[in-house]
Amino acid sequence: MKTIAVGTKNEAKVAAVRAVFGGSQWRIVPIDVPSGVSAQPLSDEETRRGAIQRAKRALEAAEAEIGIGLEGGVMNMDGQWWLCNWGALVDRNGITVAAGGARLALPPDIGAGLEAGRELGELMEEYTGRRNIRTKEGAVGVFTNGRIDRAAMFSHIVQLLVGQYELFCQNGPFTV
Ligand SMILES: O=P(O)(O)OP(=O)(O)OP(=O)(O)OC[C@H]1O[C@@H](n2cnc3c(O)ncnc32)[C@H](O)[C@@H]1O
Ligand SMILES: [Mg+2]
Repeated sequence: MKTIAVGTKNEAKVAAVRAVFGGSQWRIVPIDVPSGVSAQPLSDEETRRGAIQRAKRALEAAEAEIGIGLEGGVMNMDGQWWLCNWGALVDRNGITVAAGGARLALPPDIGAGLEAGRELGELMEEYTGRRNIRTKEGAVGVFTNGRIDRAAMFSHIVQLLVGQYELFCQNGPFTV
């Protein structure tokens, strides 16, 4: 059986991979690896880099055929803080695919907390008065009135990765 290593044990992220690969011939192995970026990425660039590094490290650590990294972050545009999310898929032949997901405006008090150097996960717990938002519906769930939870959002990214990867395998890759 071939293995997909997922560079996290966060249940919302692992569920996103299961939603795409569950029931297939792939064995899914969640494995905690460092993202190599700050605990709270503050730009698209840093968030994408974290996703790629998680994918590469998970591939190596689990000796898998495919590694997937999913990273949540925030980015600032025109003074407004946005939730941003990136994913990456790597294989043993050196193909790397990356894709970005949904963006969503964060309320000003969350933005102020980020500027004070705090992590979104912690700010979301304060905002909602509930624990572990990041492994459940996520900020995206809270700020879409429950319509799109974190697993659904990341599963969209995983589909973007897999679809591009299938084409790269057929036609040859371009580098991201
Ligand atoms: O165990 P890992 O995989 O690291 O899962 P994580 O929840 O920490 O997720 P990230 O490292 O990808 O996210 C970076 C930071 O942003 C927070 N974060 C990102 N997206 C979030 C969301 O949708 N809801 C709550 N917190 C989120 C997260 O808690 C971290 O503080
Ligand atoms: Mg984290």
